[in-house]
Amino acid sequence: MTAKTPDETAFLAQLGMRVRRARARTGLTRRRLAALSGVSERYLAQLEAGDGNGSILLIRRVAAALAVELTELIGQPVDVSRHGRIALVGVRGAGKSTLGARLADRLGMPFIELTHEIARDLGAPLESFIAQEGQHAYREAERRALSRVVDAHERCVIAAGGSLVLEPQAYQLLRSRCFTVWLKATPEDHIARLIAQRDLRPLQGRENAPAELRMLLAQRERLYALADFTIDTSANDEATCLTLLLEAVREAGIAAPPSEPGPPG
Ligand SMILES: Nc1ncnc2c1ncn2[C@@H]1O[C@H](COP(=O)(O)OP(=O)(O)O)[C@@H](O)[C@H]1O
Ligand SMILES: O=C(O)C1=C[C@@H](OP(=O)(O)O)[C@@H](O)[C@H](O)C1
Ligand SMILES: [Mg+2]
Repeated sequence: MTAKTPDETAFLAQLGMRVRRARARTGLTRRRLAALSGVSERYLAQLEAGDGNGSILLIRRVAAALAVELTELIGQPVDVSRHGRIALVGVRGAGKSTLGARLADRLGMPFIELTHEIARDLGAPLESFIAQEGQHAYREAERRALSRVVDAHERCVIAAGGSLVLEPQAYQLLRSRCFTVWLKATPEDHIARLIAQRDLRPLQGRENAPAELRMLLAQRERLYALADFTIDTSANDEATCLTLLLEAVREAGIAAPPSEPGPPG
C-alpha cells in the first residue's frame, strides 16, 4: 500500500486508542482478548499502537470480544481540520498548564489558558465575576472565549478550565475543533499538587477535601473520558507525560512545523 495520508494515520491511531480504552474498561489482558477473539496477540498490539491496518472482519471480532459495537471502535471520520489544535482537559492540578506550555513550546504553537482569555474578555477575575453574575453567565463567557480562540488559531495548545466539560455545548465545541487529551491523576496527587501550589480554592475550609475531590473526579470522569486520548500523570513523571503527549499528537497527524532548511550542501 502507498504511504498513509495524515488523516489515515490519525484514523488508525484513534482506532488503536478506542481498542485500548475498551480493553482497559473490561480489564482484559491482551492475551485474554486474543484468546476470546481468535485474533493474534501480535495483531492486537499493532492495532492498539495505531498500526492495525487489518481486515474489517478482524476488527469486528475484536469488537465482539470486547462487547462493544463495531461502530464504537471505528468512530466518526477524523476531521483533520481540527487537528492543528490540541486541548488539555482535567481537574485542577492535572498538569494542563505545566504540560500545555511545554507541549506548545516543543510544537512551536501558541499556548492559550482559556481561563485567562475568559477573564480578559470579562475584564474581571473569574471568582468575582462568578460571585456577581453566577455560573450561567460564566458558562456563556467560557463558550464565547473558546469559540473565539478556535476561530483565531489553526494551531495552538489550549488548557481548558477544569469545569468546561460540564457544559455540553462548550465541550462539544472543544471536541469537534481540537484533539483532546485528558490528563488524569489520582485524587491524592491532585490534592498534594494543589497544596504545593498553595491553590486551595476548592479545598478551603473543607473537612474532608480528599473525599470531595474523589467525588468531583468520579462525577466528571465519564466526561473527561470522552477525550481522544488519556495520559496518567500519576503513573508517569512530567518528562514522560510530555513524551507521551508528543507521541499522541504525532500519531493524530499533528506535526511540529518543519525546521528551518539548513545551509545547502
Ligand atoms: N506527571 C506530571 N505531569 C504534569 N504535572 C505534574 C506531574 N507530576 C507532578 N506534576 C506537578 O503537578 C502540578 C500541576 O499543576 P498545573 O499544571 O497548574 O495543573 P492544572 O493547570 O491542570 O491545574 C505542577 O506543579 C507539576 O509540576
Ligand atoms: O475544576 C473546576 O471546577 C474549575 C477549574 C478552573 O480551571 P483550572 O482547571 O484551569 O484551574 C476553572 O474552570 C473554574 O474555576 C472551575
Ligand atoms: Mg492551570
